[in-house]
Amino acid sequence: MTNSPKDPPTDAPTRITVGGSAGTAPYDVLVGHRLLGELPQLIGTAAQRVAVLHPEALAESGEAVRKDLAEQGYETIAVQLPNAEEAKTAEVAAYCWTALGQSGFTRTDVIVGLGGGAATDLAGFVAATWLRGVRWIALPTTVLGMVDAAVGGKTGINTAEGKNLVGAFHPPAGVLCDLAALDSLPVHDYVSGLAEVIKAGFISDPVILDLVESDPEGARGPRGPHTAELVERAIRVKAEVVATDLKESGLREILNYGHTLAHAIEKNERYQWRHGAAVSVGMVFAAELGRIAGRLDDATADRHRAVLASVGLPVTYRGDQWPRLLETMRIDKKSRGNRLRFIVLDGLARPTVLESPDPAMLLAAHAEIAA
Ligand SMILES: NC(=O)c1ccc[n+]([C@@H]2O[C@H](COP(=O)([O-])OP(=O)(O)OC[C@H]3O[C@@H](n4cnc5c(N)ncnc54)[C@H](O)[C@@H]3O)[C@@H](O)[C@H]2O)c1
Ligand SMILES: O=C(O)C(=O)C[C@@H](O)[C@H](O)[C@H](O)COP(=O)(O)O
Ligand SMILES: [Zn+2]
Repeated sequence: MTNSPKDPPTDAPTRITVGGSAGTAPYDVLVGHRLLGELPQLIGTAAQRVAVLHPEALAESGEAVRKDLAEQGYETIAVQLPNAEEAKTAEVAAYCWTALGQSGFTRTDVIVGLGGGAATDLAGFVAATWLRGVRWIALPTTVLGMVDAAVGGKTGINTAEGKNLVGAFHPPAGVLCDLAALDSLPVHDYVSGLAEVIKAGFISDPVILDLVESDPEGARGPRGPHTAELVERAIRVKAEVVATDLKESGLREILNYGHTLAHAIEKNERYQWRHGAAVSVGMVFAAELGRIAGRLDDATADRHRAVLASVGLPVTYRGDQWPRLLETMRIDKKSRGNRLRFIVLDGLARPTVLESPDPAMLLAAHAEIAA
């Protein structure tokens, strides 16, 4: 007989507490197997209704979670979202608001976001905006969702002008990372999530890089020798940063390593590239920028290309798009007026801000990633 996700876990899950900051409550990220039994406790007794938001690809799991909660006595609705980035639109958010309104969803009711980073970004955004903020819980089902998107309270949607341009800081009440969910993830999506894991390695925890480098092939799937450790280490990096600076007034910007260019690539590709793939190219660009600016040593800069390529992530992007990418980068959230700002490394695990780099430097860094 196979185990059900709500059976009690055989091994105790790893519990990583994200300290509250900016007046928000601390919450736990649990990493393990069969964690669904934790959900009612996180939802709490004040809630009468629960809405489970999930992407089309996880229709069965979404329905299973809804049914389980209905059996526990909650009034439940399941709201199906489009897959991937198509979920992160104002239209989809409005569709969810309609569903909540029609079910009489009140301030004590709870949203559950099940899925990858796109689904949890959207679910968190709906939770942040419905009645000006209701409780929500994240059930991430991708590597990227577990190690990054579901943790830290950045929620949001895209607009025609760019990525994540509308959103709110609204931390979840809890995050349940059931590693078994990763078994059904296509390898392309699994590997995309590794970009954020490797990002955590470069900005803060180089042991992550050692683990990936020790077995790049193993790192590409959920049965690798270091899967749980990689996920947990990356979550710890994120948890520590967001506990100090929830609203990105300083330190949190380091989590944006590689993202200035990445978001421009994603928009340029009409969101047909996965976020992690774009972040991979963006980190190589940022490493080259750091090297050209005289901040980063050659070995660490070269290590970016090597470790990212070793797991199958892209490290180049078409060279004819630079003017468009530069234009999009101007509305990056780290920009201040006309000043572009990039996260670069002063050395391994020593992230810093590079203010208004000379356009020639940007062009030279771009030449290093141009295919
Ligand atoms: N809020 C944050 O702090 C933060 C951090 C990093 C990334 N993000 C956002 O996360 C998004 C990317 O997330 P992602 O990489 O998880 O991709 P995704 O959410 O787009 O999911 C990729 C695809 O996998 C499907 N899927 C999800 N889980 C599955 C599973 N277990 N089995 C089979 N299919 C599954 C999805 O439906 C989708 O089609 C981007 O929008 C990015 O901006 C947010
Ligand atoms: O949590 C953060 O802060 C991050 O920057 C993590 C990033 O990996 C993530 O992609 C985030 O959504 C980017 O945020 P944005 O503010 O640049 O849109
Ligand atoms: Zn990211």
